[in-house]
Amino acid sequence: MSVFRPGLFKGKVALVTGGATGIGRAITEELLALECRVVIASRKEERLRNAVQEMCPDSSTLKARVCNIRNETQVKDLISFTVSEMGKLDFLINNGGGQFPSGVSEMTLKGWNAVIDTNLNGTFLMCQEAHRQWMAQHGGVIVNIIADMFRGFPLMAHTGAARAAVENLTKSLSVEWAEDGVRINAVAPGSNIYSPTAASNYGDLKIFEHVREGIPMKRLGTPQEVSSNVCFLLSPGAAFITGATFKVDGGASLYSYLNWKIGDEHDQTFEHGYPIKILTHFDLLVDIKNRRLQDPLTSNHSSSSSSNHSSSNHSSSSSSNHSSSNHSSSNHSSSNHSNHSSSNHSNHSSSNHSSSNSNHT
Ligand SMILES: CCC/C=C/C(=O)SCCNC(=O)CCNC(=O)[C@H](O)C(C)(C)COP(=O)([O-])OP(=O)([O-])OC[C@H]1O[C@@H](n2cnc3c(N)ncnc32)[C@H](O)[C@@H]1OP(=O)([O-])[O-]
Ligand SMILES: NC(=O)C1=CN([C@@H]2O[C@H](COP(=O)(O)OP(=O)(O)OC[C@H]3O[C@@H](n4cnc5c(N)ncnc54)[C@H](OP(=O)(O)O)[C@@H]3O)[C@@H](O)[C@H]2O)C=CC1
Repeated sequence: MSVFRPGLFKGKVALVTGGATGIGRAITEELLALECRVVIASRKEERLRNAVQEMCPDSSTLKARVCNIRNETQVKDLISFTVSEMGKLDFLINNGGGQFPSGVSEMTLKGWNAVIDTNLNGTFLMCQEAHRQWMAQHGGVIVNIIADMFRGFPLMAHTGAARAAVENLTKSLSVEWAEDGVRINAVAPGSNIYSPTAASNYGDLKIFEHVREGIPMKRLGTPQEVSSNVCFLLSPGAAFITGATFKVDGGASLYSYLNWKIGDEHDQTFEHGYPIKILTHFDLLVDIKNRRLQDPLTSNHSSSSSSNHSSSNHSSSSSSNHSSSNHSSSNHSSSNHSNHSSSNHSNHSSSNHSSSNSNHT
């Protein structure tokens, strides 16, 4: 299904990384509906096989190739596979990527590198190889999927840095490769595009519900709404657009609530230089130790997951009508800065995080 005219991409060939799931899957489905031939690529062979089986059982217009975009050899193989199997490469959609939630203080260098390597280096390798093997001679269109990192990305600083770098890379390449007939743009989904695979990466299928509050449109976005934006950028309708970033986020990047919630008394809530009363926009506890997000609506704050990181004082919140407020000292203070927690910070009871200054004297 597509809002664009049938046959719009007839005769074209696209390569979609991460094309078996979520946003990449929606892009692949729309491209196929518009009569584009498509190659999908990612790390998990079974995912790819199932996706081909579901979208194009005879694999006449859809092929798959295992590729970890962090691996230069596999990227070279993927591009040459695409050109030899499909005869050309008109469109490259760098969609494959991701990250894990973590405060910077808890992040290992290996974890940081994994996310930078995936999202920045992987995109660099894919662009470079597509250009070397095909687009330098024949032109083409590239779309890089990034993220809503425009005001920083607390708890996802690694991906924020990587995606900001990809946005800048997109600008550089739009100029470097303009004379080759290559257009390249970025699409930034808000942190609010639900798919089961995206949610399962966080171990909580409801995680996207928690961000709804920060979206002016008060609903989640769909992978299809990202896809139609990508298809527009691939189309002749975008023939004069290059080096641009399109946000698909329901206005969330403009709405300050989505970022950190900080109590009005925040300038009084620092102890030893550390903020002690900050809530992330996920409204979730990050259980750094166990590497999973914990849903405050369904979990016991004073459970073992937080007890390793903080004093038990944080479990004594008393708010009743705003469950997330129970965690106003939550991930950032409880896990990141356990050494700085003290009894001064108990009884965080305000639902709007602006009252009870007296707790923080
Ligand atoms: C609602 C929000 C908005 C949604 C946005 C989206 O993007 S939705 C789409 C979301 N979809 C996706 O994000 C899908 C793709 N994402 C991924 O595959 C992973 O997130 C990846 C990019 C980290 C690669 O992971 P990989 O396993 O291939 O990498 P690797 O084995 O090479 O090294 C890993 C190292 O990284 C670290 N580390 C890893 N995980 C955690 C963690 N949970 N906790 C802490 N640390 C973690 C750790 O140091 C580990 O080394 P160790 O200690 O094990 O020796
Ligand atoms: N959903 C959202 O709200 C947002 C999503 N995004 C970004 O959009 C893109 C698509 O995410 P989404 O569809 O939501 O979530 P998914 O988790 O469903 O998609 C991620 C895809 O990337 C692939 N992938 C991950 N790492 C690699 C790798 N090293 N090499 C090749 N492929 C890889 C995965 O396949 P496999 O595991 O088989 O490798 C998977 O198909 C990602 O870059 C994501 O970070 C950005 C902002 C918000």
